Amino acid sequence: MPKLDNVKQKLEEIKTLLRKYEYHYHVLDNPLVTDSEYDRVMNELKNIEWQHPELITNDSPTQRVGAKPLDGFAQIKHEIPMLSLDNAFSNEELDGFLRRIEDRVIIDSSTIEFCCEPKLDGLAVSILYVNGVLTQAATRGDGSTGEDITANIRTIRNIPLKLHSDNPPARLEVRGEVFMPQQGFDALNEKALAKGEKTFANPRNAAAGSLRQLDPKITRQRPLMLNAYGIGIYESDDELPHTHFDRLQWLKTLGIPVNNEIILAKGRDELLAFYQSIQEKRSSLGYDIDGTVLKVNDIDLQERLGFISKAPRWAIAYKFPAQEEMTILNSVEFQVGRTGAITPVAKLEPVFVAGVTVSNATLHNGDEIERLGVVLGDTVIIRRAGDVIPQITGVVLERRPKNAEKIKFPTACPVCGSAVVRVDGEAVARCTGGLICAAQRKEALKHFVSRKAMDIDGVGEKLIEQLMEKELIHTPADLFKLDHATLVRLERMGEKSANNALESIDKSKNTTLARFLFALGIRDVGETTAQNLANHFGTLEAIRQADIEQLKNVQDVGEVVANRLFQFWQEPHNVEVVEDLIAQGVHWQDVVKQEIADNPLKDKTVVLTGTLTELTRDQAKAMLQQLGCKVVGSVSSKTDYLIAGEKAGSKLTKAQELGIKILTEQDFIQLAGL
Ligand SMILES: NC(=O)c1ccc[n+]([C@@H]2O[C@H](COP(=O)([O-])OP(=O)(O)OC[C@H]3O[C@@H](n4cnc5c(N)ncnc54)[C@H](O)[C@@H]3O)[C@@H](O)[C@H]2O)c1
Ligand SMILES: [Zn+2]
Repeated sequence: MPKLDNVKQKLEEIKTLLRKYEYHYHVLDNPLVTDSEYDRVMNELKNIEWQHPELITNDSPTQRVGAKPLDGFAQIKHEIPMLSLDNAFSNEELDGFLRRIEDRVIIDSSTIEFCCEPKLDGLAVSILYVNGVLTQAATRGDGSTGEDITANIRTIRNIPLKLHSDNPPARLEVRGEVFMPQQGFDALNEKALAKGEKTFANPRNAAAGSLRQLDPKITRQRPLMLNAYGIGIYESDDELPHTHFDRLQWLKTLGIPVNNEIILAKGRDELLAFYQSIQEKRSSLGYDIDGTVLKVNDIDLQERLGFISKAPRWAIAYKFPAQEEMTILNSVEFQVGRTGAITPVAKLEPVFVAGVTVSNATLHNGDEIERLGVVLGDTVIIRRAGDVIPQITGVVLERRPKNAEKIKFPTACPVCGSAVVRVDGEAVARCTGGLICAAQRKEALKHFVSRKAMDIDGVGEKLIEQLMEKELIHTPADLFKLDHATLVRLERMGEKSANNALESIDKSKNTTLARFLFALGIRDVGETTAQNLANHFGTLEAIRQADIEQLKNVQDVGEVVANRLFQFWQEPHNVEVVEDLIAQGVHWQDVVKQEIADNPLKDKTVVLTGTLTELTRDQAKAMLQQLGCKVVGSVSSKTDYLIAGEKAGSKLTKAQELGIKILTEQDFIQLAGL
């Protein structure tokens, strides 16, 4: 029978694949694929087994829960197995569940009361209280044996170490879900990002990874919480309440946290209404849920219904559509924002995620591409939670095609061809052609005419838009080439406003160096910085010729701004526009630099280090500049003086080695004649 052999082989392949997925998910807390993909493969297995029941084995993933515990933890055998839940993904599957109940106990399902609970997305734990004291805790493991996580569970703040009862049961096993609230998850990932560590793909992985730490000190730092949803072992003279709902309420009185969205409902419509309302609340709950759990409330009825292989017949997990799907990264497009920021956008094989088709997702910047380690052709995981825009949260490494190509960040702007520069310490790369780049043109022009820049009040935003649409201006210099005949032809442009515009354009030609610099719209060069630059250098030519060290010598100009200024002049397009502006008659009076009186520090190169006590760093720097010093950041043989404050370190050592004159703060104050 070759056909059956084929089926058998297929079955083995699927089982092996599922076991691998389960191991990575349950044991390593580092899933290889999305839940939706796992569920699809599981369904395939179920279908084959349904057609060939004779091939079902005890060790099939359809018959067993989770995976074997991780080595390194002591093991705990569950006296009562910890099971899984059957799934439903549609109303039809929910109907199937209700029908199976009716068939088994011959009761109209619309009369059966259900306890409706959110399905928390974390991991199942068992916590044993002996005479009211927390004595043991375990993970679910493979359902019959779990890992001993007692020390870790004790660090979770909402779990009582002692039950709130004068007469606690001799033994009580609380079962519930440990999860990580959204806020804590975000904070944890932010911290990891800042430290350059690996982030967690979602709160479930974070919760599982945090709880299953061999060192409880790490678990203690993680924002975990418990919500109880059931009882395992129970030994006491008192009887337990007879419904599931009342048992949860009783747990609450003992100080055990229980989810507060839980309600009772009867009949298909009410069950669906619960599903709907929880789904609507989903993104505002503050923690991740992946569906609802509907449980027959009456314990006697639960017992009559019993269990199938790995799940109770009296409960179902009615899950929400998946928020994570896998798809292929076909290419990356680089978009230029209105401030010149270059954003890589992933072009994806369209995929349906949580109700919408996603074919684009932002990759944010070069750092993010590196962090994800994604390359072209990769299978990536797309997550779309709530109204949040879809994110790429991971790469399915084992599906990486051979000879996959790396993502190349452009060195020239895809819109205008100007150089793309990423300043040290910044995540974002930018186009340096601010004045000519079509993507940035509108912002650049609006800024250029603004009051504190060239102050061209006759040219407003609407006019700029019209002029751009009609391709009458491309760069700020084109403004000065407009004539009366062109302007009056524009919509809503009367004789008077055309004259007005031309007049204010003309008037603006007579400006100041500071205004002109500010008008160029170089990122982070604000009014004050522009003024400082003008005062310091006096002429535009001097600013153009300055190197990064010289630029840093200007008050308020640090590494980043110095780099931006320097890069601005490296881009030929920018130089062209500036020259064009000057050719159109834009002019200013050079700033007359006041002659600095002779003093011992004039024209000297000085480095400041250590903590100053009488002056602030900025005050000292400003004073040195007034005295005609060049203040630089690092000590070299060209340094004339090192002003060393308290706790001076490596710069002081270096200066001593080089035999450079060292001044204390007091020496400096005296020399400066203050
Ligand atoms: N991505 C992967 O590679 C991969 C691999 C294995 C499993 N999985 C995921 O795990 C699922 C199977 O795991 P499972 O067997 O733990 O099933 P499950 O997570 O679908 O359902 C059972 C679990 O639900 C939890 N739960 C949450 N709220 C509950 C409540 N109110 N009442 C009762 N239980 C509640 C419990 O932890 C329980 O163990 C798959 O459907 C898939 O989503 C993914
Ligand atoms: Zn550009």
